[in-house]
Amino acid sequence: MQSCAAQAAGAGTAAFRFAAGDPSARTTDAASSSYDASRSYGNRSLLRADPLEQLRGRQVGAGRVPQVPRKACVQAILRVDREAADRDREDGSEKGAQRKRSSFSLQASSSLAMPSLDFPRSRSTSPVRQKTAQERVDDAVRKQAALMADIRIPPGAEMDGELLETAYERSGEVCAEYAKTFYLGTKLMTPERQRAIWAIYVWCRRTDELVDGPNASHITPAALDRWEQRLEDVFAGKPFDMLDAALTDTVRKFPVHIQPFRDMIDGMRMDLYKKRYETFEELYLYCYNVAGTVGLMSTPVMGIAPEYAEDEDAVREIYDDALALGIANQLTNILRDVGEDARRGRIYLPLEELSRFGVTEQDIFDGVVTDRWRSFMRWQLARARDYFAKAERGVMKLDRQSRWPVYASLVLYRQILDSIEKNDFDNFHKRAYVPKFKKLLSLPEAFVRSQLPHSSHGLKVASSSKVAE
Ligand SMILES: CC(C)=CCC/C(C)=C/CC/C(C)=C/CC/C(C)=C/COP(=O)(O)OP(=O)(O)O
Repeated sequence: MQSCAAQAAGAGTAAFRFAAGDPSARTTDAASSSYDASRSYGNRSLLRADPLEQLRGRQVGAGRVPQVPRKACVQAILRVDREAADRDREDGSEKGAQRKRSSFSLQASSSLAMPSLDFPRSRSTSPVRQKTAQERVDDAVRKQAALMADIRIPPGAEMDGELLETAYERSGEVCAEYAKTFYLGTKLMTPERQRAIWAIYVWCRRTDELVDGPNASHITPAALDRWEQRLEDVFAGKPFDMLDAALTDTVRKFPVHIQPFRDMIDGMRMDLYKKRYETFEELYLYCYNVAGTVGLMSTPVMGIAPEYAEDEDAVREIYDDALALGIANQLTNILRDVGEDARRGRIYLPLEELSRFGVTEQDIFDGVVTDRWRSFMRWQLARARDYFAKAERGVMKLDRQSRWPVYASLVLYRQILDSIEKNDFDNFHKRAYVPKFKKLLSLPEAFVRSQLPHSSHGLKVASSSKVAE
């Protein structure tokens, strides 16, 4: 899965005050002074958090919409408050470490014994047994699936239409700038859905930037707690800034549950501490937190085909499939980026599985493609494809209008696996990618297949790969 933000610290603050309706904060300086600061990070990773500003309690009102300089806005938002981070550290909190990314990653196992959660959870004080990974994931799926049947009573007052328009427009710009292919996919959706997906994407991107952006090393569990409080405010109808306002509007219009959002923040907590994954169960939980959650967040927006929507079990199954797509995407992302991650001292492959194939951590750092590595990779690719196959079945149960964009994104991301194979499994030095012409060619094919009746699709899926045992 495998991003809006003000470019400099000052610009971030200005953008926030701006969004909160403070015209004095309107300054083109915000955009220009921030420019240099952003350069060192290139064009991406510009999101900043301002948890302190958030705690000061400013929130978007329904007032006039200030004319925010587009550039400042596209880059707007999260500024990590160094003071706050320093204070947290003085309080004894640990400093965050760079993580593997992902803007926003099943069944791999029905027997998911709980990986002991070896990252501190700053919120939880409960002495009761920790839930297993599967229980945690099931819990979120159940909550989200149950919401489909709910009639939601929108919290808070109606939002100002002009402000909302601007907020969605900004969300689309962020999406277009940070996730071009994904943005293209959203262009295939109905306008309402498209805007909602942008709003969700932007929240995910900002969340991810907290631990993967330029200020990542200053992020502490306390900062993530503040971000989570802000999330609660979004769902309570009290957005803090423009982009939050778009999300507040989205979660009023679509039956989206807060749990997957909370879980994604948990994934960021995990990433602050974890550099190795002992078992697939541990990795699965991580993939759920950072990408499977996106499947749960987006499905209520995509909509479920009417013939399944009333059937509780079918809805539940569709959510499992949505989750599978997130997991498949994240696994693909991990397999593609093995070399890049290793250069940052990170390994997102289960150590237990590596050792089963006779591959050591050092082999990964050395980046030598051996037969053992090829066998290991073949096995990993098969598992990722199994997740894609499960997701494929779910796509066909979505609302007809949503099938094409989702299916197209599935097909495009899955092709990365083929590319890894074509590179003879050298994911240490070669980055697997799908050439543009191939991406374009996939779109009409995805359209045709996404419109086929469900049963004919199932036949094709049944012949897909099987995880090697
Ligand atoms: C299948 C059914 C029933 C519903 C669909 C539900 C959906 C839309 C699921 C998609 C989940 C998703 C998009 C997860 C994101 C996972 C991921 C690894 C994204 C990669 O993001 P980037 O890191 O920006 O990607 P690149 O590094 O490849 O640019």
